[in-house]
Amino acid sequence: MGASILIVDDEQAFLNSVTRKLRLEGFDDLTATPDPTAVAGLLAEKRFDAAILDITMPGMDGLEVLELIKRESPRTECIMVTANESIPLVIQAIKQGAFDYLVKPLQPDQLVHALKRALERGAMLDLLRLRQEAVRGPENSEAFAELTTANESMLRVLREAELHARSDIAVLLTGETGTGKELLARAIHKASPRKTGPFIAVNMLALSTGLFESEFFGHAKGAFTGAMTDTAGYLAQARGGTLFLDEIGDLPLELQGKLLRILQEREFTPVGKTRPEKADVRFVAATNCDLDVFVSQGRFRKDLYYRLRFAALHLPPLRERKDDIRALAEAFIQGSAHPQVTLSAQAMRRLLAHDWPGNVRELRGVIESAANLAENGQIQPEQLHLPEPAPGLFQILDNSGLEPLAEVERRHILSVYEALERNKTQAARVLGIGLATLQRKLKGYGVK
Ligand SMILES: Nc1ncnc2c1ncn2[C@@H]1O[C@H](COP(=O)(O)OP(=O)(O)OP(=O)(O)O)[C@@H](O)[C@H]1O
Repeated sequence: MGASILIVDDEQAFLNSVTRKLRLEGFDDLTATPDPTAVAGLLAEKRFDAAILDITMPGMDGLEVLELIKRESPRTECIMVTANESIPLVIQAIKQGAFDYLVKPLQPDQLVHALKRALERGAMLDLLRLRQEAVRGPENSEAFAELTTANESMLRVLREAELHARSDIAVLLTGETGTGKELLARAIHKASPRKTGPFIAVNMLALSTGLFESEFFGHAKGAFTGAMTDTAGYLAQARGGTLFLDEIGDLPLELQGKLLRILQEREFTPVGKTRPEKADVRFVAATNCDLDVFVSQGRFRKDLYYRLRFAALHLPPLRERKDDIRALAEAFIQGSAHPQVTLSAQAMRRLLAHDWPGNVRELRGVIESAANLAENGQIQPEQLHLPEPAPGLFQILDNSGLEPLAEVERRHILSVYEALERNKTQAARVLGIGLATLQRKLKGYGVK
């Protein structure tokens, strides 16, 4: 599901040409009507992310429609279209909350640009609201279906990812290895208007300095020795879709400059050709490095970092979201060759005790291997091949019965904290959470 767009114009030819153009650009959730009086009914049925409104229409003019939309659906960004640049009307529209205005006849990409900017602004405002709201997962559960999680921080990340997905903004995904960055990049693609286009993943570690241009931009036949045919580069292969730049922190400095230029100019010229082509791709970059540190060490260009940091999402390590372990383990069993296998309670406890330096990828490997070994249909702790947990820490889980998770967590945290003579640093390490998280939780329990 991409952005939902409403188009209202009494000129049927205009409606047809706008709908055609927007469909070509990947917007497939379009509602077009020549009748402005139908808008109230449409608003009652569905929420629109953006609306394109003709200012002068018989029956009910565009300003009245704008007023109605801003009253009934204030988050819908409106773009006004006018046949003549009537300044007072335009000023009035902007005062009433319109995002932009365009004068007919429209230049080919003008409307698409305005629409994308409007959607970007809508998404940013939604993000600001989201940060103040209670956590909700993504609305488009289909696009995010492969990501198993019920963890609060993760749900927030997925919802933010969904909001960014609607625009063409470049997204930066950070997180330790195996936390699901590539999976999330694919979900962003599926939740974007580009979902029917290709998803191309490129590992920056595998790029060779001398071949960057040829690999990214493609080349013409005969451009250099061995160039036997015209060859499309990654930018052309990903046209209309998403280009996933994995391990961006490992891109050599000189190539970072070249990448920045593509991001800024959105154009490239294949090696051996003269005419530039449009870079019609959405970039999603990922790294498990700390780019702040890399920038301060001069290993990563500040300008490129700032360009990417605007829409940055961090995937927490699995040891900070142990509440996801059971659901993930069950999902991996379901997807394995032995979907009927179950997890014994002791095996589950062993999974919870482990720190998971390889994160979800490690958990997946452990579960798939154990499912093969579970001869009696149930996975036992020894089949997980994980190190023995420190003794004593799990007694509290044994006695937990059917208590709410928050209460079990509270008692577990406090027992570890007391057992370690209130040493916060050690307790945070044993619990596998950050020191700041532990301090916040202790404060919430009223404990110093
Ligand atoms: N939330 C999740 N739900 C289900 N599977 C997941 C989840 N997160 C990660 N995985 C699985 O874990 C494995 C690693 O995920 P992925 O390749 O997306 O991680 P990554 O962060 O990109 O790793 P790296 O930094 O090493 O490239 C994959 O098999 C993926 O399907």
